[in-house]
Amino acid sequence: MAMTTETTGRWMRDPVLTVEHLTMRFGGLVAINDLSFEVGRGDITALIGPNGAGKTTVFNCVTGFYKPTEGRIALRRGTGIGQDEVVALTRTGAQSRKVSGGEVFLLERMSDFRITEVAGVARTFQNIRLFGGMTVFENLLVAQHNKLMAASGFTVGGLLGLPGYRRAKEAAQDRAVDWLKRTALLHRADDPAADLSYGDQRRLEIARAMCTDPVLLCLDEPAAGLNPRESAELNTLLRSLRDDFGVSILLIEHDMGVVMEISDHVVVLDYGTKISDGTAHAVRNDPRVIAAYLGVDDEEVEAVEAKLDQGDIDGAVATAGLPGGAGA
Ligand SMILES: Nc1ncnc2c1ncn2[C@@H]1O[C@H](COP(=O)(O)OP(=O)(O)OP(=O)(O)O)[C@@H](O)[C@H]1O
Repeated sequence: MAMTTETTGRWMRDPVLTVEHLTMRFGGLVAINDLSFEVGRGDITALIGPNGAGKTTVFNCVTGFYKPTEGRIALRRGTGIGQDEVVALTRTGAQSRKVSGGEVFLLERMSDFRITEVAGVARTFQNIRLFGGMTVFENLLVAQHNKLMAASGFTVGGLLGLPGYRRAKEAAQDRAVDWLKRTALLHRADDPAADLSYGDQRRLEIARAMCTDPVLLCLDEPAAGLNPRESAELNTLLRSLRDDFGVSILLIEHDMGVVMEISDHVVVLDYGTKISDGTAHAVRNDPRVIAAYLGVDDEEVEAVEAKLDQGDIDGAVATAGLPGGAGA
């Protein structure tokens, strides 16, 4: 059956991340099966799919928590870097390569630490992972610890005396204050992170990730547990990260309201396989996606797919038991 795949989006013209033929097996279980997709530079890209579809596994492969069984995950910092540069880097066996216009990284060859520090990929987790006993401000300084240690020359003398370290420390503090303002948390700066409301903790996690100056920000269910007001604030924050900072965002999200409202591009997984890929509008009108989300039983899925194979979209939607036009 033909899958909805648009070929004109920014993700095709200027990808910051290219995932090719990614497979992840856990013993006999194939969690991700030959998955390929792109994340456009400056886009908000949503990775969606039913529970157990493999979304978090994709995140874990991109951010180096898992080593993929197979596949290539290329990150391009800078613009105008062609696929030929990715191919050339693959041949060398190296992790990265400086090219005209920027640098290319093969994330499947890198440790999680280097993916964050060197390639510039930051992430948040499904379960909030802040230092609850530290203050809000301290959480943002800790995020910049590695930069500060590098500025100290990794010596106590450096920590005490080097002007470079002092400058780096001031810059880290300024950056922390800046992100507290942008996330409306400045008034909570000296409170323990654990005292914040759930919505504030989610924003603090994003502020912490942004303190590392990422090119790609991976957010695992940022709207989970948020009330409608907090969810609307999150949408505004994510749009501002994209529009004001040019950060590319890849998010996993179950809240379809958030996904449809802010995503430039949506990739849909089901049982570790991509079933749809396009704009939010195209994906939400794709009966195959609707069938997967409705959780229709196997017989019905086959009937829906048979209709789709015949090009009978209306018949497929009706067979899936959907009222009227899909996505209306
Ligand atoms: N470390 C692991 N060891 C074994 N199986 C795993 C591991 N991590 C994930 N899986 C399995 O891989 C499949 C995909 O899981 P994953 O958590 O990626 O799905 P998901 O789409 O993120 O689900 P959810 O929306 O419920 O978070 C599941 O069957 C899961 O049990």
